[in-house]
Amino acid sequence: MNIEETALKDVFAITPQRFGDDRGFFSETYNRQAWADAGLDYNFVQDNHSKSGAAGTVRGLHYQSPPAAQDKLVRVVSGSIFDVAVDVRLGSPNFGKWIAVELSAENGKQLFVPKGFLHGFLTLVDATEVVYKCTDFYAPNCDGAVRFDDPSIGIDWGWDTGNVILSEKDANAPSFDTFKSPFTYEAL
Ligand SMILES: Cc1cn([C@H]2C[C@H](O)[C@@H](COP(=O)(O)OP(=O)(O)O[C@H]3O[C@@H](C)C(=O)[C@@H](O)[C@H]3O)O2)c(=O)[nH]c1=O
Repeated sequence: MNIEETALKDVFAITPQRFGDDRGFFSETYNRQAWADAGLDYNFVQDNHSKSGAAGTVRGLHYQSPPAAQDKLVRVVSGSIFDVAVDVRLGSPNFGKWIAVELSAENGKQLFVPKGFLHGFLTLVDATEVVYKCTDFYAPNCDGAVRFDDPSIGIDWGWDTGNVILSEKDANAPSFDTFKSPFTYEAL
């Protein structure tokens, strides 16, 4: 497994090894021991799977507040996404900054998005399926969203943001200026 740092501290891109043969490939997409050996010890308790029918679908920017905050390990099993994390830890030197990584079924890349970050993605092709592991359970009362195209975050989605498919919740998500972050930054 190859672990790459991103421009945002604590967000990692991970590429598990693939063993190719005449049939295709085999890959361990998550191995708790290998993660622990790399100094990453997380207790993932829920796996999610979403399918978006059309390219240009945005899901995000989402978070769950403490005590149900989630670390997430995101990957794509069909199609591709522009996957985004935004640091919203109060006191972080990167507060309000974002990074994006293209994850696809083909490249097998994964993005680790820890607690304290907003997470969202744009599907780049039709019928894209995203699966991700979370370290806490879904808690609707702790669920929150911030507008994906908020100018004060300024994510360059590489897409006409006036022409995306959104859930009603995401279409009505609050602006970043009105968002009161429930997360604080603890430098290691
Ligand atoms: C996230 C979630 C949703 N649901 C239900 C609630 C709702 O009826 C339906 C669809 O939920 P949503 O519209 O919130 O789904 P979606 O917009 O795909 O939400 C997801 O977006 C990505 C970017 C994330 O990072 C995830 O953590 C999650 O917030 O599924 C669960 O039962 N369990 C869950 O863990």
